[in-house]
Amino acid sequence: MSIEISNVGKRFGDFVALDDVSVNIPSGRLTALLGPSGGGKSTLLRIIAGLERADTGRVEIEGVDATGLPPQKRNVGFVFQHYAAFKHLSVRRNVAFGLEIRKRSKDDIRRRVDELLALVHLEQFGDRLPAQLSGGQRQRMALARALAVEPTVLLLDEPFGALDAKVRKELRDWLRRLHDEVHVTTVFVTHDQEEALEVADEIVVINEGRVEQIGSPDDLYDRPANEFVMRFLGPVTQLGDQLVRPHDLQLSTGAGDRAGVPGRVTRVTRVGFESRVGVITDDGQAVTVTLTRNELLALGTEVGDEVRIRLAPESPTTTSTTPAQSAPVSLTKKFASAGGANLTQTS
Ligand SMILES: Nc1ncnc2c1ncn2[C@@H]1O[C@H](COP(=O)(O)OP(=O)(O)OP(=O)(O)O)[C@@H](O)[C@H]1O
Repeated sequence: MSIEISNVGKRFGDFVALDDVSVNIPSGRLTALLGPSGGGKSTLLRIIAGLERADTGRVEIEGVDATGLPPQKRNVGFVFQHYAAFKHLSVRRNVAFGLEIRKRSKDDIRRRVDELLALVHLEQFGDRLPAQLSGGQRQRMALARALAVEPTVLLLDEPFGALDAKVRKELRDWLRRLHDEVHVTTVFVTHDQEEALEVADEIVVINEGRVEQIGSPDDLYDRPANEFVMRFLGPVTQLGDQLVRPHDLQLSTGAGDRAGVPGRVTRVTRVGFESRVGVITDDGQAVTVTLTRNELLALGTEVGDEVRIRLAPESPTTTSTTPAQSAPVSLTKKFASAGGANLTQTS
C-alpha cells in the first residue's frame, strides 16, 4: 500500500470536514476521490500533501509516517485547478524550477526538462511564457513541473476543472495515457462521476466527510454499496421499491405478454444515440427507461401505448430507503410475482 490513511478526522470550528476516514491507496495506480461539493475531498488531498493537518489519525506514505511531516519532506507533487505558474519565467524554466532549487547540474536539468516537455507534448512551447499557453497547455505544464522532481505521489485537485468540456475530455484521456507511461501513484479529486469512471483504476466515494465506498469503476457502478453511491454514479429510476439504472430496464409491447409491470408511455425523448421513454405504471409510478435508438425503432412504441417494464437479467439494483419515494407494497409484490428477476433482492 502506498498511502495509508487511518482514522483521519478534521474539523473547521464546529464543522466536521472529515469523520474518521480510513483509506488505503495502492501504489502505482490512478485513484479518484469522488463526491459532491463540500464533501471533504480536497481536505483529504491537502492532508495527504501536508498542506493541512489532521486533528486525529495517521497518514503513511510508502511505509513512512508522514502525519507530522511538512509538505516538502513528503516527496509529493501537487497540481491545483488554478495553477500558479511563475509568470515571468518561460515554460522550460517553470518546469525546471524544482530541479534548479535541488542544485542539479545544468546538463541534467536540460535533459530532464526535454524529456518532460515531450511527455506532456509541449516540446515546441518551451520558450513561451505561461500566459502564451492555452488553459489545457498550462495544466500540462503544471503536471510536467510536478513530475520533474520524481515525486512518490502525484496529487491533483480538480486539475481540469476550470477548462471547457471538450478540453477536459482530451486531458482526461491524456492523463490516463500519461499515467500508463509513468505509473506514479496518483490521487486526483473530482466531482465528475464520468471523469472518475473513465480515468481511475480505483474510486473512493466521499460524502459529508465520510467514505461511502471504495472500489473499481465497475464495482461502484454495478455493485453500489448504498443508495447514495448508486445515485451519484449515474442515472437512476425507481421501479417498485427498487432503484435501477434506466438502461437496465426493458420494454415490451404486445397483448399476450403478461410479464413485467404494466404501464403507459407518457413521453419519448431522443438525446443523441439514446432515447428516454417515460412510462406511468398502472399503479401511478413514473419510470424512465433508456433505450438505444434502434431498440426504440424495433419496438415502435409511441406516447399513449401500453407497455410492460421488465428488469434486464443480472442488473444491479438498490432498495430505495427514501420513504417518500417508496412504492406501495402491492406494486412490489405484483412486480416480484410477475417474474422480475432480482428485483425482490434487498441489499
Ligand atoms: N480552511 C477552511 N476553513 C473552514 N472551512 C473549511 C476550510 N476548508 C474547507 N472547509 C469546509 O470543509 C468542507 C469540505 O471542503 P472540501 O474543500 O474538502 O470539499 P470538497 O469535497 O473538495 O468540495 P469541492 O468539490 O467543492 O472542492 C466544506 O464544507 C468547506 O466549506
